[in-house]
Amino acid sequence: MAATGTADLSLIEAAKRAACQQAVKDNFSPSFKYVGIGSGSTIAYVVEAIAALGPEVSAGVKFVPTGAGSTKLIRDAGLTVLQVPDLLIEVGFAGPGTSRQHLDIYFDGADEVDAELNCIKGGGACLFQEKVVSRLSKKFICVADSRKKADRLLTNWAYIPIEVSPIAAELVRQALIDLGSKDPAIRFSPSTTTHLITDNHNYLIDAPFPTLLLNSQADFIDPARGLWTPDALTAKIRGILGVLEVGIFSGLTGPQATAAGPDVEGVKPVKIYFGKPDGGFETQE
Ligand SMILES: O=C(CO)[C@H](O)[C@H](O)COP(=O)(O)O
Repeated sequence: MAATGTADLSLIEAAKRAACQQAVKDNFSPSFKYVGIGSGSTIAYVVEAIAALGPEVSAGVKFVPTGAGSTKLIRDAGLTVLQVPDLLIEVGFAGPGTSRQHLDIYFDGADEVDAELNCIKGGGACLFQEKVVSRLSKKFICVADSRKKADRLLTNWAYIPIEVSPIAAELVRQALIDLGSKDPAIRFSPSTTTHLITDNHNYLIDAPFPTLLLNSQADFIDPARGLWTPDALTAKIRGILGVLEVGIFSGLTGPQATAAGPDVEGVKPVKIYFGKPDGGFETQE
């Protein structure tokens, strides 16, 4: 994304906070049992807004994090942390075909959001746990500032983050080039000179793809439009040996996903709150 000056930064932070306060106001209920909390800088304002409601509102709720950063955020706010494996023990397994959407709601940010609410996530390196938590939630509410909004994914955000096994990383990189990615790169840690290691002990590959792949015969191209679709490109990348998960959040959501059964991919948001630099916000659903 474009570099941002210091003066603009405070406006952007105010925009993020405005979006999160509204998202919590509209969507959080003290009757909730389990609430998913994503990762990144924006989600901090969701946690802030929930904590500000006071213990009488939040004490009965368990907050499911998506990584080490969000675990600390929840804990520092005085809220109760419940990790995914503990959640799954707590709720148990009611048998084949039963719902696995145990979380009442999941709040998270995104790196880019398209007109159909598909997202790119993983700029903060937590995409795998974020996808697990989204998959376990009845609905995903996304919070972002308005710079993240685009008609089509990979318009302003440059790459798709992909979590991969370190041993297969070079193999995955080569397969991504075969698919049409331009210069996919293993991500380095910003604070060291070594590869970034995710919370799951893997590497990330950041894979740029052209926004359009016109005239391509590839099987992840929608022939009617000459474009790759988020669902098809995700499935294609996920099929590469060594890929754990892809940072595209697409697929059915909410009641549609519930109706389709427990194995459906319901990972994209049902609603997005975009904070605007003028202090206002807009929603998209
Ligand atoms: O996907 C993510 C982390 O893996 C974040 O939600 C995404 O990178 C947005 O971060 P921020 O709120 O700091 O802009």
